[in-house]
Amino acid sequence: MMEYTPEQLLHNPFLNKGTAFTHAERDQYGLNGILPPAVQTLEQQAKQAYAQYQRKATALEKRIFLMEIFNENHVLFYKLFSQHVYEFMPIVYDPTIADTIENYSALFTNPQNATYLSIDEPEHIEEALKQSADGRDIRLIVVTDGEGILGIGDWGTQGVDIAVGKLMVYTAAAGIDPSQVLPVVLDAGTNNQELLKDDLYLGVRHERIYGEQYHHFVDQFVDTAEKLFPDLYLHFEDFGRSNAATILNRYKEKVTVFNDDIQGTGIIVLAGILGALNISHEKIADQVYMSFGAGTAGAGIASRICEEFVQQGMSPEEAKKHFYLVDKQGLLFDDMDDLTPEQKPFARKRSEFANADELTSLEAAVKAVHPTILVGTSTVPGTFTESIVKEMASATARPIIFPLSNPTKLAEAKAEDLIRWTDGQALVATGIPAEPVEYKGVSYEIGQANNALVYPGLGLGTIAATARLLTDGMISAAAHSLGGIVDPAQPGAAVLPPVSKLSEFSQTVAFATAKEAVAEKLNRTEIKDVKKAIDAVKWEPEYSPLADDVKVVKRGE
Ligand SMILES: NC(=O)c1ccc[n+]([C@@H]2O[C@H](COP(=O)([O-])OP(=O)(O)OC[C@H]3O[C@@H](n4cnc5c(N)ncnc54)[C@H](O)[C@@H]3O)[C@@H](O)[C@H]2O)c1
Ligand SMILES: O=C(O)C[C@H](O)C(=O)O
Ligand SMILES: [Mn+2]
Repeated sequence: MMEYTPEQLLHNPFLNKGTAFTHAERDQYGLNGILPPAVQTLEQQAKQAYAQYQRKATALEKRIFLMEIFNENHVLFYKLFSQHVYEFMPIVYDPTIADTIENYSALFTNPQNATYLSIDEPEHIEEALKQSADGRDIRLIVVTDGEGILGIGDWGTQGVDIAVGKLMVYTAAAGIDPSQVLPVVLDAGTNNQELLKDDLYLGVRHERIYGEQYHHFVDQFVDTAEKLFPDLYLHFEDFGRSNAATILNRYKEKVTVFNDDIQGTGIIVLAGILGALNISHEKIADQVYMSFGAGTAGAGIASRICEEFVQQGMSPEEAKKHFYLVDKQGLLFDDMDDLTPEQKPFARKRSEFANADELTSLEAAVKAVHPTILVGTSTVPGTFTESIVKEMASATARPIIFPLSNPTKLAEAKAEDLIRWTDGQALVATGIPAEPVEYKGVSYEIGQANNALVYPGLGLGTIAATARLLTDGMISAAAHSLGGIVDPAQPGAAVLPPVSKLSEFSQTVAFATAKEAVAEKLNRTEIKDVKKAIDAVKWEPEYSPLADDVKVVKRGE
């Protein structure tokens, strides 16, 4: 039984309906006279809020306004979000979320039901998770340690906003029940000197801790979360390059974990490449892949694409020969002593090139290799230059070029330039939303290769299937499920389905994922009908009667 006063009820975003509390509810819960007299519908509330939203001058003001709604009333927030998915995605999520992360402490008004865990006080982990869950049945956690936020680096505790934002997209896109989620930040310190010097900084004020103490802290969090919430799907976001893959590998065979930057990005890029090949009528086996920036995302994507070559019949040794990674050092060679474990399988031999020692830039590497696919996850803006792109286009009819670094200010190229420089031949997807490019009478739709197009459906499918693990098979099924939505024969067709259809195809992704989980016998409960299992966990932003265990105690009673 949960007890509230009428006043507390109005400030509980999971229960509050504001002016939509009916007369009967106002009588029952003591709300008469502490709300304006008129009773509104959800539609009226949404219309009024949207009108106010439109009056906000900047993207940041719009986001702050929407967060105020979220803090007060989840149903209203998600009703609005679902009515305006395309318009709100760049406001609630990337790129505007980057501004709120950089200014989180200064802008702070409300913890938004997040859990803040400090490496200095691991003894509070259990209590903090219990208190923020507040008796709710948590099925999904998005956790970050803030070290590698998008491409903007280390933001310590302020990174919690990426966990909050990713969860909002889960609900808006796939219908994950917002009362079953928890955003968590693991604050292990920060190396961001600006934050350490900032009086307003709300995080732990010391350098970031690595190594044994850090991993012990992560272990304690995972163990406690798994104990408290046995049906948990645990999503890791924006960990640093030295920890992200290590953490995923540590847990992926034991519990249901997902790393969005490694696996989510791998799925969306594979889907984008399959979409591009559908347009160009080329085979994957003929592609030569180059990654610019071979960190968490870059190496994760390469590994997913390489798996696809293998799945389509190539031997792993042969498949690897199609891959070239370029990072700060230039083209990565196997004699380098600073390669990450994830880069090593793709490092090349110097003997393959007459001028190996000169391949220290992207330009030199592109000239030497002539990739057919170029994916940017480098965090370095403007690095896909006109001369590099033209060099690539000189050797392949339909170059596949995905500048994926986020947010907008970090993208390796603009879609519009890529289309112009290649005379409309490039098959482009970007990390952030891009307007269609008008060029020589054709409107080129630009796909958004952002993991947000897949992680909501993947999560919904995995949760609905009660899957014990998230496997490569499920990941591959999710990637393949995005095909067939775009008409590849349309001039200027996008390589990925449009964000405006996000809610629809999230169901497609969920179905493919859940079906594979059941086929692999990973479900913890019996599932006869996958579609029904998904529908059963789906949440819609509609008001319903408050649960029987919600008890409102009026003052003086
Ligand atoms: N579109 C998406 O869905 C998506 C998903 C994940 C990451 N990303 C973006 O990809 C970028 C990288 O993210 P990450 O998590 O992999 O970060 P990361 O820090 O793990 O990797 C970045 C890599 O780029 C390399 N790099 C830095 N400067 C370079 C330079 N001058 N030349 C070549 N390489 C250089 C780094 O050494 C590192 O290996 C970010 O901007 C992020 O927003 C996009
Ligand atoms: O957050 C995003 O927009 C995608 C991705 O996870 C990233 O880190 O850039
Ligand atoms: Mn990310």
